Amino acid sequence: MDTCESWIVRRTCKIIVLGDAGVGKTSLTHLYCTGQFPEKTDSTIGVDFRERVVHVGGEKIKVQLWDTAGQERFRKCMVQHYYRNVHAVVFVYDVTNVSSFRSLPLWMEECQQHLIKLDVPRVLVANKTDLMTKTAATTIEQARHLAEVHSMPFYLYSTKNGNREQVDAIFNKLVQQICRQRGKEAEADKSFKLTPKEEEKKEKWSCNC
Ligand SMILES: Nc1nc2c(ncn2[C@@H]2O[C@H](COP(=O)(O)OP(=O)(O)OP(=O)(O)O)[C@@H](O)[C@H]2O)c(=O)[nH]1
Repeated sequence: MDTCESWIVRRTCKIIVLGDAGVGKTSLTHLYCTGQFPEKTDSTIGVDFRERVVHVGGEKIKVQLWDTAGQERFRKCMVQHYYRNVHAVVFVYDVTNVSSFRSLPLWMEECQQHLIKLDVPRVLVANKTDLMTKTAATTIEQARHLAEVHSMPFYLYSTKNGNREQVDAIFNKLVQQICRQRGKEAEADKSFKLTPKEEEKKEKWSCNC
């Protein structure tokens, strides 16, 4: 029996997936959560949620993927909700669609506008590498550079032909990074907490006016 089954899910990681319409966000998140490449996908309206529970460092973590709509008209109503309490961001573009590459700075800007801090882990996925062309190869080099400039891991991927281990590696590394970061934050938080004696002193010295 897998004893892990009895472990309690203690944390949830919220990861938002951003990119232009049709780049493969739904297919990618579906593959990660179900192990299957979906035969048919419809344009996402607003947002779709997918979840998967993974084990990281002896803990059960619920990975919650927010598959957002790429089309502007399907985003308007939901956009504020995407950006609340985000733990990580996955940017996706389609190697056969140059304009989806050119949109990446706009997606990054949108994150900034919604106050996603720069230390929130992010990755860039160049999807549909099964449809490689010469132009695609050029954008890939530019995308690699963009990822480097923004200190993001960069992945070349084909959701259609890729296997589950590869997609697991992308998301699970991100989850590990989130856990490490949150662990450090919790430690830092502890070190800022005053001891009961210090609290007492502080009360004595604080001004009541
Ligand atoms: N050849 C190929 N097709 C892919 C790949 N990934 C996704 N697709 C196809 O691309 C089309 C769009 O995929 P979606 O996953 O719906 O794209 P999306 O980014 O979620 O689109 P929106 O919901 O409109 O924002 C579908 O027909 C997928 O089957 C891939 O790696 N290779």
